[in-house]
Amino acid sequence: MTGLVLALPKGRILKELGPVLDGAGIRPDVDFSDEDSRRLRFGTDHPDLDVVRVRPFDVAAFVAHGGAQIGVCGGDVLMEYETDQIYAPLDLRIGACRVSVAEAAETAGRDDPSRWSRVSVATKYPNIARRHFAARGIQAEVVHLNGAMELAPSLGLARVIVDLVQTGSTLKANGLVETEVIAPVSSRLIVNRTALKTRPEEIAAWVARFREGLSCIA
Ligand SMILES: Nc1ncnc2c1ncn2[C@@H]1O[C@H](COP(=O)(O)OP(=O)(O)OP(=O)(O)O)[C@@H](O)[C@H]1O
Ligand SMILES: O=P(O)(O)OC[C@H]1O[C@H](OP(=O)(O)OP(=O)(O)O)[C@H](O)[C@@H]1O
Repeated sequence: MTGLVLALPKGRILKELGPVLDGAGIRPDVDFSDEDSRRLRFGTDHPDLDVVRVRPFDVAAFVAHGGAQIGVCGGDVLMEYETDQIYAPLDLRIGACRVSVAEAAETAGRDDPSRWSRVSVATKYPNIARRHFAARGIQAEVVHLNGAMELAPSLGLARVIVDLVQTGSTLKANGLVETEVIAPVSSRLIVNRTALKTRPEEIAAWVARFREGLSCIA
């Protein structure tokens, strides 16, 4: 049988992942946290485990489609991706933030959101935004952006934004206030459901290694 592939998100989460990977006893054959390197696939000190480094949203796609059997991704990505092909057995307690609704300080509180029937929303999370407002009987008209959502209210693209908030400094620097927390976010170890059925021992062993590694860090 071929080895397993572990999909890791480049960027912010990868920077926090070092101690978690150390704890799980995974050492890459070269420094894959060096984002200047053009390589995307790396070997590890385990001949049966390779690592691929992809964009955060694409970790969910690689694991859901079985290209990678295990991965690490933010809870925000899982909420947005909406698939039953991914099982998320372990909270890695890194990448902590929240997904929230925010709007311009001048418009916040001007009217009662419970009376809205529709609202324009700028976000890179259209599914989360639609679900959140639909649960309140509000139709979300989504403007899908990939970044800089904070500009949308002042430039007339949308009344509110749905985005990640950690310290709140990005909102503040752009004249916005957080009006509702949709969900807390942290990074998860994720597993392809089919691989879990077809290769249960290998997958369970890796989940256990990550779990034990985490308990050493805590
Ligand atoms: N401010 C934050 N604090 C903590 N974790 C965050 C924060 N922003 C993003 N994250 C986590 O990191 C992930 C995104 O990482 P990063 O910001 O490196 O990627 P990105 O720039 O959004 O992705 P892409 O390059 O695909 O546009 C999110 O899915 C979330 O889980
Ligand atoms: O509350 P704060 O601590 O200010 O963090 C929130 C910011 O962090 C994330 O952006 P990121 O830095 O990942 O930039 P990007 O979305 O443009 O990639 C998010 O989209 C917010 O803009």
